[in-house]
Amino acid sequence: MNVPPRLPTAIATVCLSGTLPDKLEAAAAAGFDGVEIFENDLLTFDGTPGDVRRMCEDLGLAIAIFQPFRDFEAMPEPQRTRNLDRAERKFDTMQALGTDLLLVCSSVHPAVLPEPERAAADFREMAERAARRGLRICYEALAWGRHVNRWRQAWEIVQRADHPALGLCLDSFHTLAPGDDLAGLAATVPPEKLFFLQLADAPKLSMDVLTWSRHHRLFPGQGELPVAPFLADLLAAGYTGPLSLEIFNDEFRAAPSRRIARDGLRSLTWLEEQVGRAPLPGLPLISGIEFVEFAVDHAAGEALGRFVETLGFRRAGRHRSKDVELWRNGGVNLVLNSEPDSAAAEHFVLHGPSVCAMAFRVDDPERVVARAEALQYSIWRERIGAGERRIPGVRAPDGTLIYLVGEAAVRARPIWEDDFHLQAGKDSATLLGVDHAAQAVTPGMMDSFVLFFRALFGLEPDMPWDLPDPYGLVRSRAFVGGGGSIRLPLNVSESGRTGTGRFVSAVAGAGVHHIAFAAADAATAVEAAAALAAPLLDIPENYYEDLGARFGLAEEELAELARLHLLYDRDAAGGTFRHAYTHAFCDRFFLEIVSRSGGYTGFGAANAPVRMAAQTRGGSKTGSAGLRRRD
Ligand SMILES: O=C(O)c1ccc(O)c(O)c1
Ligand SMILES: [Mg+2]
Repeated sequence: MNVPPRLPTAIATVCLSGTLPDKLEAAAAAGFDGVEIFENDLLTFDGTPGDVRRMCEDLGLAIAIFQPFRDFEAMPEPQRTRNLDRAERKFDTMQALGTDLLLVCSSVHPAVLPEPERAAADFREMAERAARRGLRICYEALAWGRHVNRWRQAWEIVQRADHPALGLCLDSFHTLAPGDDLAGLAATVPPEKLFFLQLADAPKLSMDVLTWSRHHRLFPGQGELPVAPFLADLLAAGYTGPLSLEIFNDEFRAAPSRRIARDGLRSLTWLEEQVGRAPLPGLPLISGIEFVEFAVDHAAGEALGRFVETLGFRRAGRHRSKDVELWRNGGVNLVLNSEPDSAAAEHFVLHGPSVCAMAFRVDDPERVVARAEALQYSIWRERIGAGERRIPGVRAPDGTLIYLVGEAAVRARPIWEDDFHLQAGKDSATLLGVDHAAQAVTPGMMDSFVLFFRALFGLEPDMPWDLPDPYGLVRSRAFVGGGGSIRLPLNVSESGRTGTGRFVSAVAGAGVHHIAFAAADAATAVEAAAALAAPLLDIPENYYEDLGARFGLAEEELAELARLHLLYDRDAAGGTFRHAYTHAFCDRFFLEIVSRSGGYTGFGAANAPVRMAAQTRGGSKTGSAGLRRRD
């Protein structure tokens, strides 16, 4: 297959936090070929345009464009003449910067005339002056431009002006956010008129388009706009300029510039793959979570062992060369790692007893590693003893380790047999596997995770949910893949007082805050756990009253749910979900037993406020073991 050459990449300085030198440094460190210099970043920089030019040269960055030049076209005199003078001044700046391209965005001025022929005449004059200095101009229709707000209108003016130094700038946000597309572009606009391309994604929001654009843009792949088909249309029309990211986003402005810049380049790599320009190693086929690993020391390991014993787990093995135990119930494997001098030990020092890794079962771990490397995610390879299997891992954006184990290899010979002395015995066999692993995410990190799970693993984010905790809002988004074999809800809270917020501050960072185990029948599994004195979370009577009213459940069923501390949900298609929670272990993470039936795909979000309030009441106590008596 003949893959056309990769196009140069660029990022607008407005995407990144910091001063202009910080932004340039971050763009270069991520590996961008160039930048868009945003005028505001130049105005606030304490140095000359020549200094900026030299900085960029030293960093190996091209200045792809200078922008924006506002409210230029179709003004009555004397503003028309003044605007042409203003343009000459900016041409001086461009020449000092060493860039030849200026972006002019469509006017929002109250006095702009609704006359395309006037706009075209002005652009012709401006382009003529630019051409005298070897400069070029591109015209961008802002979605909120007063008279010009669609690319076809901008094209009409560019065509009418008919000057070789004048072309179009297309911005995916301004086209896609108002619901427009590039249909007809290839047939109407010759490739040499496609001067510049800006790429931005965004969530679908119902608000005015200006606010949407100025605060909520995202990198391609982080939002919901069809950016890949947009790029495909431009490439089909013959565009050969840079792929440039232009993201106005409040969280990006506040985040570390290197992380954001790197996400930006990852998003472009992913986008190029979508349009067949970057042949990355293919997406993995995921078939579930093979194990969850906890960082513990000896004392915490013993306590955690006792805790999971109440959910029917038993110690099923000890590692051949390391201080690591395998605990198992049915299809769930928990690894308790207290090996000094390991990734787990490092995690334990920073976070205390907590989940330090998860292992995804995939078709080909080494292909995932190669894909991760192509996307600049970091790889982890643990040292191993003789004869033990090496399990590669990749670091999630918060540093959490995701191990990759081969599905076929696991089926041929469970990894546990190579690395562990397995101990004979019977567990309760009440659990089928990991239904979901929920993570608390530091504010500002959600979009990095969206890109990580989507670009590397092909997991699709679900609709965002708002969950009211007694002390603030928790925003939740679930990533689902592998035909439902893997489900990863991510929770974020601006408030430090919510359960999620406290978790993030208590464990000095983010991570897995609960793990839900799938059972064929939650009631049976919970009954067995209760018999082992599992610390189940108490659910108030009011909840069951309301449940009866909402779903019309029979009294006996309600009584049974209440007795077992089970929560219940039903979707529109009649699918049902039953689930019960434990109290938190050391105020850090908690466990859940769930069963789904009738194709239910959610997480019982409607019950989350009840759970969060119960946990707030419960605090850190281990809870009343056993079942509730209903008097
Ligand atoms: O929000 C703006 O004003 C603005 C400026 C320049 C652009 O390229 C753009 O897409 C938006
Ligand atoms: Mg733009």
